[in-house]
Amino acid sequence: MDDFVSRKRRRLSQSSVEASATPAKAPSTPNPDSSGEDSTDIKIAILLSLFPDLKQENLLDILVSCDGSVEAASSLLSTQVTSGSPYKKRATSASAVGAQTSLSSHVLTKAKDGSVTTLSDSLVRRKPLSTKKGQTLHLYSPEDIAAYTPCTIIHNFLPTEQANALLVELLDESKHFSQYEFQLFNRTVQSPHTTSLYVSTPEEYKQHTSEYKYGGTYRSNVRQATPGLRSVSRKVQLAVNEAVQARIREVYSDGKKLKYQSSKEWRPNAAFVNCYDGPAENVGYHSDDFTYLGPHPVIGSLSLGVEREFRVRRVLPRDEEDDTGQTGTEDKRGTPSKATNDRKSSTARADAQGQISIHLPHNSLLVMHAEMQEEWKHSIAPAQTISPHPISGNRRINVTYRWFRDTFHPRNTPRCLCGEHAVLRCAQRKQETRGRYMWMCYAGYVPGKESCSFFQWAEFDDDGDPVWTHEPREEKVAPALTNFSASQ
Ligand SMILES: O=C(O)CCC(=O)C(=O)O
Ligand SMILES: [Fe+2]
Repeated sequence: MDDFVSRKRRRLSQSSVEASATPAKAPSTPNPDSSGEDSTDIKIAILLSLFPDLKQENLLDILVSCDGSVEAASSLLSTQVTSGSPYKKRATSASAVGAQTSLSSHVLTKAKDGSVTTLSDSLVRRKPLSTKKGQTLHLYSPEDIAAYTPCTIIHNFLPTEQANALLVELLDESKHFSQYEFQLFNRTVQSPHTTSLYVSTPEEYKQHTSEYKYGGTYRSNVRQATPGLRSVSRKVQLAVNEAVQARIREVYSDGKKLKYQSSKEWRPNAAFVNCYDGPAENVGYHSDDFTYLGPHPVIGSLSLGVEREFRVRRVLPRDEEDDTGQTGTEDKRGTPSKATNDRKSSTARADAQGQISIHLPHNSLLVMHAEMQEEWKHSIAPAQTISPHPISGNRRINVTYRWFRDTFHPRNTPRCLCGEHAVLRCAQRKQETRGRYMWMCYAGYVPGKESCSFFQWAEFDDDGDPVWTHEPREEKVAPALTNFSASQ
């Protein structure tokens, strides 16, 4: 810790940060920028005096998003604290905590009730750790990743032989992957990486190619899970459930699961397998679609082959704009929703807000926890340089194990006025509706298609299972989906 405190802080320019995609040696601590340190310290101290129960890094995130305005951050936080944000407990990660050396202990702050208090050093014990304009904060250790992002990382997850064998199997499979096509300003463009969906049974293959729809069309690239994908899924299932329970105990408010997070065991029954061939292949900032996973989905993401950077940034409220920046939008292939076309690009937003980079080496399992898709966006950044992997060369394979929930089967979900499957979204940008879920016309997210304007607030029970307001359709009852392991 002393070393951390006395170490000369690095100032990172945008270019030096971006160029360090594959650092020769991972630092043992995060490397935040330190510019504007004193004024930020004082502002954070003021916010801490107003919101003593909140974690310092969350206060910093909010402060940065409010362009350094304590007043704006304070009013934003007042709403968040009363609306039950999961981040009420302070993180306890020792490795991420640094003593604060520069905070003035003579700063006078005005509390909410108008009383004037002297701040003591004890108010600010942690070294500020936040993402800042134009910068990327690199995290390496599992402790830092758990403390500052909604993720858990497990390095060396599988026995080496099993990880290598799965990599070989999936490299062979990747011959069948295809680029995802999407519409961009009336042009059809292709995603900068390839992918395929893997499912458990022939019956589910049928359903995923003729019942589940994405952007108004059926997915054509669906394949049966390979033996390797199935056997690894059991280990992923165990590890993810363990990580979820630990997260609930150690991080969530009162040690309770989030409202609408399922209390059932997480049982993966489908997996997207992605291949990034070379440093330029990437996936843009997005959050994963809730439509068939339901609210607060948990995802187990296994990385194999070349190490790449997984970047994350928070979705912040944007009061000045209308509330169309929902999460749950699969704009991952770079597809802008109509709303984002004429606004700042994802990259520009990440630049303005700063971002966190999690390095994903071969054989690492990243658990994206229940708050991830609603509150954060993620991406795989293009790399300037990569270190070739002995088995895969320049390629990285990623498997995202997912649990498609029976209750969100397309036979159950609402239809738009245009007859198509409505999509489930979570409102994020406006204070009044932040965190509310809605069913909407899918076409609002497909450039060039006319939305039928279908809109319905989504109702769920505490477990996040839908409470339908529409009459059951005269279709066959939705079948129970099969877990990967159970279908062997
Ligand atoms: O490649 C990765 O690690 C992330 C992939 C991803 O975000 C996705 O499949 O939705
Ligand atoms: Fe994703």
